[in-house]
Amino acid sequence: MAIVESTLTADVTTFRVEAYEKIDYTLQYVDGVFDPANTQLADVYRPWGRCLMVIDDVVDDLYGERARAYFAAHDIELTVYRLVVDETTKAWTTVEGIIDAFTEFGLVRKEQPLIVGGGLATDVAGFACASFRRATPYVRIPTTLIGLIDASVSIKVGVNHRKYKNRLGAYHASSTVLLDFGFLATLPVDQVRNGMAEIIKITTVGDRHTFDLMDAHGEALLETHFGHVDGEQHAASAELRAAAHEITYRSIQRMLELEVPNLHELDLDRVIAFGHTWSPTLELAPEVPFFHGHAINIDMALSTTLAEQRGHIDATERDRVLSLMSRLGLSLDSPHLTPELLERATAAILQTRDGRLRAAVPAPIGTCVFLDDVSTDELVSALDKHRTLVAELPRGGAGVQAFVDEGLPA
Ligand SMILES: NC(=O)c1ccc[n+]([C@@H]2O[C@H](COP(=O)([O-])OP(=O)(O)OC[C@H]3O[C@@H](n4cnc5c(N)ncnc54)[C@H](O)[C@@H]3O)[C@@H](O)[C@H]2O)c1
Ligand SMILES: O=C(CO)[C@@H](O)[C@H](O)[C@H](O)[C@H](O)COP(=O)(O)O
Ligand SMILES: [Zn+2]
Repeated sequence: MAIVESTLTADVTTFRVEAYEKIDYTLQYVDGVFDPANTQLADVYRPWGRCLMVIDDVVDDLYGERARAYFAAHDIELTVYRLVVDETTKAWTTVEGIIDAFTEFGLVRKEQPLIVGGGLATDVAGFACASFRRATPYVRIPTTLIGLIDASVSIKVGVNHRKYKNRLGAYHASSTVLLDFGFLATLPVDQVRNGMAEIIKITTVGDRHTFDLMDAHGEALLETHFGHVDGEQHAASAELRAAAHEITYRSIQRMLELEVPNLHELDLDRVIAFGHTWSPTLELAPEVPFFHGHAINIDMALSTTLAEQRGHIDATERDRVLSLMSRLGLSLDSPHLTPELLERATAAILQTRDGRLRAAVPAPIGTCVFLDDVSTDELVSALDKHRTLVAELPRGGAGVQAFVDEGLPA
């Protein structure tokens, strides 16, 4: 990455360097990324005549043949590294396995590995690219809803360290992200649900119109995998596909509007961190972790109850948010969410956020404020109130398939 601007000043006791590095990357929609007629992917690898693809193992079982046929059709030699990873193995040791594959392949300095998979694959392999020779360019093809609208939109990559969520990582943009929403056709419903939590995140505090679309179409989007398969109750109609596209397009656009001015997070007041205040501790607390979307949803639901108690949102809008979450089968509460965990999680996030809580809450839907002064007592009282509210909801606020082993293929 060429340095765009740099200055060096020196006097007898001091040298001062100021340099600005250009970050330049594109996210491009492709309808059928492994259709040989679409050359976006081949255009990247044709100059090298070869490609190292790091692909999630489940995705390889479903799409590996198409990927291999694509590269063969373009006369590009393909080497495949099957990545087996879930939240419990999102760790440096998994990164090392990928780095060994780079070495075995003989990856050349500017050669770009291709990463294909969900947020786990792109976070872990993206961190391998950030680390290998201090920075290796790469291409991402996200294949889950979380990946398509969040994990591969962000330039943040990384892994957990022991029970610390995303504690190791880097800001390392891929040169290209190819967005093919057709992958949702095979994504299991529990993973569609998982990704909808991140759309609820960005819309509840960042885009009221898209929240309204989610509220109107949520169940149909979930059942039809965002319009890619017919369900029993809902058809994958053109109208639903259009709503799905508007929702996902605007979610990506809003994420970028919020992240691009703050790519290295120098400003720690981050709208995108709604639902990520206490959830980093909650997500990994159970022996079998929560799916990411369920963990953040519990945090968002509690934060919405807290926002109403603070007067930032009225009870009607609070209940709109909680009802949508519940109708989609997302978790709004859990026995793991205890006053002790909240206290521990608050202490952890204060360190992450440079000493201030900066808890993003809706104020009202579509906008947000940051709370710094939430005491443990107030949080516990909000939890009591929240527990009373969600007890009236189906499943008492528990989610559907909320944990990592519940969603894995048998
Ligand atoms: N970097 C970021 O800014 C960012 C943002 C949000 C989330 N994340 C991270 O993303 C992770 C969660 O990502 P995820 O929800 O995509 O999980 P994931 O990558 O584990 O994918 C979920 C499951 O779906 C399978 N799968 C993937 N694509 C498929 C497809 N098209 N069809 C069928 N099955 C498919 C996978 O094999 C896996 O079993 C968390 O670790 C979270 O921290 C990162
Ligand atoms: O889950 C993630 C990142 O892993 C995103 O959905 C989320 O918007 C943000 O990156 C979170 O704010 C997490 O940021 P941080 O607390 O790990 O710095
Ligand atoms: Zn997240």
